[in-house]
Amino acid sequence: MLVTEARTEPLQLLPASSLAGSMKPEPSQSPPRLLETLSEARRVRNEAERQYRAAQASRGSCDAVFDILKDRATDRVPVSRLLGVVEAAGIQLSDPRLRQCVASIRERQKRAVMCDEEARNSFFLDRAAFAEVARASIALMLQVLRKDFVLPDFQEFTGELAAIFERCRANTEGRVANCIPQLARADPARWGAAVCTVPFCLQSVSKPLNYALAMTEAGSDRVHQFVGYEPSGISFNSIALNSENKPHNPMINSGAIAVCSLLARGQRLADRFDYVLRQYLRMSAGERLGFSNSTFLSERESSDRNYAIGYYMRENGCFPPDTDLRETLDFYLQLCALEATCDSAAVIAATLANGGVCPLTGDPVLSAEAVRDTLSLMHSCGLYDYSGQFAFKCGLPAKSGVSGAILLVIPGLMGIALWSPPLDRQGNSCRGIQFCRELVARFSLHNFDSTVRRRPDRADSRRRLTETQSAEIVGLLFAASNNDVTALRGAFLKGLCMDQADYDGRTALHVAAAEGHAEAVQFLLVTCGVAVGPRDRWGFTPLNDAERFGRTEVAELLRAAAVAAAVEESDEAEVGGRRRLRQSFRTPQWRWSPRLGRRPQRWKRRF
Ligand SMILES: NC(=O)CC[C@H](N)C(=O)O
Repeated sequence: MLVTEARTEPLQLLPASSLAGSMKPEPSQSPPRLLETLSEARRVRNEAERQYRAAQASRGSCDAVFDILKDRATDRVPVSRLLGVVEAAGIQLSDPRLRQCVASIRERQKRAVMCDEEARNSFFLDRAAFAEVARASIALMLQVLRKDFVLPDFQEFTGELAAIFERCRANTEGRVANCIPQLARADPARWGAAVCTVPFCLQSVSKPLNYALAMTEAGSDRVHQFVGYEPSGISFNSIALNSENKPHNPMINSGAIAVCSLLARGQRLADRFDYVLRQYLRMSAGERLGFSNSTFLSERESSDRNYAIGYYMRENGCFPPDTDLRETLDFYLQLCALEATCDSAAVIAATLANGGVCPLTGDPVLSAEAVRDTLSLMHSCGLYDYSGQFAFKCGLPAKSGVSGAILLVIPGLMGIALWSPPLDRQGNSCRGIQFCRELVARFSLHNFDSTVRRRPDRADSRRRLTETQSAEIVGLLFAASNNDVTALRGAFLKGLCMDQADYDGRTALHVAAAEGHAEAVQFLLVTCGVAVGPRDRWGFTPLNDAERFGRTEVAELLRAAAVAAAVEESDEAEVGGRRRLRQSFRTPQWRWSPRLGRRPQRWKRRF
């Protein structure tokens, strides 16, 4: 049997003489070849078993989700309920992680026109249909049901935002920018937040993105050879350089023009533009981005100031040799004329919040260092002459543009895009600034809000240490009781403490042991390194549970692990407490890590 399986591997069938010339020809059944054959066969069998188990685990999860969502009377899941639950958690149906699931529902609904039986199953899914539809997105659905997101109560949060949004609508201060004719025509009543299909120009919001791209591409040393780090203290379009004859920072025009001279250098202008647009699209997970040619042309005609800045910079040796100034200025103005919607800009902001990895696609667009540096400069220089006050009052990195756009980044948590054309005296969107200020007044999001001593009047939208933790433990125990190693692995990779216990002192290991799930027990012990003998409130250890319920295989594993732990403990005595120190450090460190990671959420609500 084993040899038969191995024969499916073509390599094993090669005659020995066809191997490398230096090797002595060997009879085909010589011991080493046979061993190789057997171990290969074992590998193939283990892989098949692993796939089978993974399929079983996902089937188990599909069943569990089906049972939670089903209509008791009909024993079917209404499609509207399935999609409603997902949307209520802040996940849009266009989310790439739902693509297969939504496509399969749409496909059924299309086919339903032709066949009665399918018609019933297109709006109500029986168990088999549900498994087929949901399988590819089952991990996300479990997360939705467990409310396992940074914002466990997404609707409550967006409800608060909607209230702030409405209050800001009443703000009629400020004037529309008149420095670019196309922008001077903007309707002052426009006011969008996050989800908005009306496109607007990025203008200076492109500056931090270009800077982050240049830093990723060319590195900090090269970029900062041509631009400084300090707030300028003067207007964003001043003709001025710092004491080293460099633009003060990349968030003002001179610095942004210098950055543009470095971006995709050496290529033709058309290719450079395409390259940057492609990178922006990666940051926005392919959400809508455009280019307003009329804005570009109208700004170019009235851009004397930017030309003056450019010539002044060239006079002072601010560009790398052989820089084509006119082309650089065109490039800069073209990138200012890129258009986004609140929706796409919010995803871009979330990519910055997530260390440069687009949270919807997992695409690592920007280097983590580049994003850190970009956020630092947005924090100190992102809002023109209001930057210092904004850093003081809101304590968050943001960047505004004369189109009335604001990109707000809450590191490790979320990205927010705001847009409203009327600007205040400093050139920032009046409603946008009010929104940011109200947001930090309502939630503890200021960079220096104390995470230890919370203000009673501020909600902690992250709720990491309390509510989220209880959702975490429920998720862990649920996964352990289903032998869902995929979910356990996900939790482990996210950095959850796998030893945590519920109110009754039950850990994932207790539950997996009581249910006799050897695979989950093995994963928890070997991969996660959880403690072997925690006691629950009745004093039972996982081994006690395995024995009580006659789970012999699991009991065996636990006994072996206890022996290994005892040996390790005696080794530990030799290094005198060092390991204990590391362990006690481990838990808080995990709990405190920022956790946007692979768990993105997007605003769904249309304001
Ligand atoms: N602050 C801004 O948004 C300015 C961008 C504008 N394109 C300019 O160069 O003046």
